Amino acid sequence: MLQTLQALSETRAAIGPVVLIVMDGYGLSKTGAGSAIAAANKPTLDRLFAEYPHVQLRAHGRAVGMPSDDDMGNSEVGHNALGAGQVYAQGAALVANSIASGELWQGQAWQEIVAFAKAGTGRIHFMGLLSDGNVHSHIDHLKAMVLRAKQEGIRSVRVHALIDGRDVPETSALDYVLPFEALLAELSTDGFDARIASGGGRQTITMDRYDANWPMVERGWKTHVLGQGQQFASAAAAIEGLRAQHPGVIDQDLPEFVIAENGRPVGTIEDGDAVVLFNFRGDRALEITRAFEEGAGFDKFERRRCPKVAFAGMLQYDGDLKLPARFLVAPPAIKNTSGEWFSKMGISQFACSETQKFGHVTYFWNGNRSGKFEGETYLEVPSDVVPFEQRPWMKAAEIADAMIEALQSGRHKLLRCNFANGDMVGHTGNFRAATMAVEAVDLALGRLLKAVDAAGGVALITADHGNADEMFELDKKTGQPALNKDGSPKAKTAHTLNPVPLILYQNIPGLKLGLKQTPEAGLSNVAATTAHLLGYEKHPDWDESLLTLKG
Ligand SMILES: O=C(O)[C@@H](CO)OP(=O)(O)O
Ligand SMILES: [Mn+2]
Ligand SMILES: [Mn+2]
Repeated sequence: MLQTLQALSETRAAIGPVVLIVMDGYGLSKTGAGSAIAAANKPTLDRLFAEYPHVQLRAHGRAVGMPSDDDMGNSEVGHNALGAGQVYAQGAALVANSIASGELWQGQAWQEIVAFAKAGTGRIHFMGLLSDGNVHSHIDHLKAMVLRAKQEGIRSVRVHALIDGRDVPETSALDYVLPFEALLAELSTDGFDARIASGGGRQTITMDRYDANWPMVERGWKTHVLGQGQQFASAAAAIEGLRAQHPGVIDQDLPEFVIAENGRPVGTIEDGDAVVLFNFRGDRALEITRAFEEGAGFDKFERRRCPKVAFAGMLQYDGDLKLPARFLVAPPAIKNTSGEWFSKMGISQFACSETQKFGHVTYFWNGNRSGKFEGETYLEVPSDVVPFEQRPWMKAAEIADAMIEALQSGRHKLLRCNFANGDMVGHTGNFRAATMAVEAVDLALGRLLKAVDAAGGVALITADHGNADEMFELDKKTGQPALNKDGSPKAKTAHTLNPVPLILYQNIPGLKLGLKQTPEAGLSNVAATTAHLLGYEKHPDWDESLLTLKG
């Protein structure tokens, strides 16, 4: 291990730029069953695994601050751990604890929401992703709030349900909607009245991110706030009806719907209502938050009507922009991130991805802050706005171009990028497209690594969590793909629980470096490993470096 400053300063002189490459959604499957990665033609990655030091990193569960080891990883917690070098209890755990201890109900934000609704119309709206995926939200948090609202004497609750199928099985909507509507009906006694009022697939309305597709948010606003859209008698009827109208469309892509009685929507959002956005993760919550919070200067779409409501987010989604102003649970106070630490060292840093993952290597990387540290340069390659199974190569080539140019400029000592393909195409459930996604990353990687060599640099190649490594649901007993009634394999759209690789690539003459596999090695060890490659001490708060010097 590099322990002495002398060794570190030697490293500093010997190694050129350090390049961190995140292959989003690239996990290590044990058996290769249902893996688009195993099926892909990927000569560069095969060579990396055959010839260069590599270890496995934990990327799910408690290793990334999730409540339990049954929780898969995701981009937020993964990039937080990569960027911060530390593991924090994340939104999912913080909210669950705050509800269990009752702290949430005692907090000012919850009390203001209740008081505002009581003084106004008596109604609270809860908006968010209706599943137990625990990536953006958890249905148990919603249930606890609806129950509490009734106990607090709130008269009416309306739920605006984004349909998941991306963090949970791809057509599981009714597993959540049916029991939830039954629960709301059961609770609707003693003058209390609770219903789902609107909804739609999470990839169709409301949950856009990184300004990729504001028309999605506009559709969400029209649905939830204005009550415009195809009408159904219940959310269950909407899902069944929409599936019949659009055969083969999976949950995340279902069109929007409005619940109505006698032609009138049951839950438009009006002056004097309170609104709680119950998603705890920020990337896909920020745009709809802005639509509620921003004044007349808001120019992303024509809102038509801006109800005077009290608005709260489950968490504060952006610590720099202070969005939203009111939030039910304090977000993890992520401090001493690598971006900040390397900035203090005077290291020039370059971060690049395409729109869909741009905030991952900037905002999540820096602990959910949208501001830059001194010496950071960001480059966003605009993503296509299409279903990604139609363009599985996405912007891998353009990201490689930008990284190569940045390397050749000689201006940056530390460069990082994210290739979105394995994840974004993995989420479509399309196996063939996912193999092409992996192949596109492999091709880009091959070009980029040549530029690393030319600059006398080192690359660390890793991932934030798995996805393309399991494109089918696996049978728990046999480990083989589970089958639909017609014998076809059951597509899986969610992330996986598999570990991810960390590969150390360098061809600097005379330099022998390795990585050590420790039982606990996880994403949070990458920041210190990077510091040592750069020839600096890690921040004392960070988890250990995995770098070894070979004799
Ligand atoms: O698309 C997303 O929002 C999540 C899955 O819910 O994926 P990732 O964590 O990779 O961004
Ligand atoms: Mn990811
Ligand atoms: Mn994902």
